[in-house]
Amino acid sequence: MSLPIYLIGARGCGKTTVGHLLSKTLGYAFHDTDHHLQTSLQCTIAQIVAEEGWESFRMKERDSLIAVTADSSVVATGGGIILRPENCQFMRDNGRVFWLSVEPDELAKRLDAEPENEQRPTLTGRPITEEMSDILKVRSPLYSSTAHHIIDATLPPQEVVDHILQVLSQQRAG
Ligand SMILES: Nc1ncnc2c1ncn2[C@@H]1O[C@H](COP(=O)(O)OP(=O)(O)O)[C@@H](O)[C@H]1O
Ligand SMILES: O=C(O)C1=C[C@@H](OP(=O)(O)O)[C@@H](O)[C@H](O)C1
Ligand SMILES: [Mg+2]
Repeated sequence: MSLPIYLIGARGCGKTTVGHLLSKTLGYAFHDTDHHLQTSLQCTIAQIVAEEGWESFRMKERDSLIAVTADSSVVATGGGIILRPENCQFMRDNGRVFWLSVEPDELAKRLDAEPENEQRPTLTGRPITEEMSDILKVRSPLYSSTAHHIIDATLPPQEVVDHILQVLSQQRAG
């Protein structure tokens, strides 16, 4: 059995895309906290936020993080998972945490191309480039202090996966 692998980082950095690919390569299960939350509650994130607010979403997200955590699994988290210190501690204690780091302009480009509004209601009400820049100013230190490893996720998804695999094999060897 191997410890869970957690992927953290801003909206659009590729946690879901890369996590899925990585899990297939490793033969691990794949979980996504947003997907778990939406299927178990049978509603979208946009609906939860509109009806109950962000704080309620953050509580449900924590429940999903705990529910999906298992050995031999890759867990793609939501971009705001690090806003709760107990989530950061939980991920560091229970597995290996990788921050998929991408600059705000590239994030905005990806999110503009595929907004998935039902999963990603606006966080600030600002245009997407400014929103990602503002959000990263606050969150980058949290991603950094939570991650065991930082990965350049501007590369194509398969290359991001290869880098994560390299880190994991170095770790196993060392
Ligand atoms: N490494 C990458 N290079 C280019 N586009 C990417 C990359 N990873 C993901 N994408 C694209 O960016 C968008 C957001 O990806 P997603 O995996 O949903 O990110 P997250 O789960 O971190 O919000 C999708 O349209 C996806 O196809
Ligand atoms: O950055 C955030 O606060 C959020 C990111 C989203 O997930 P992705 O990072 O997978 O887009 C989703 O959890 C929710 O809309 C909140
Ligand atoms: Mg995602």
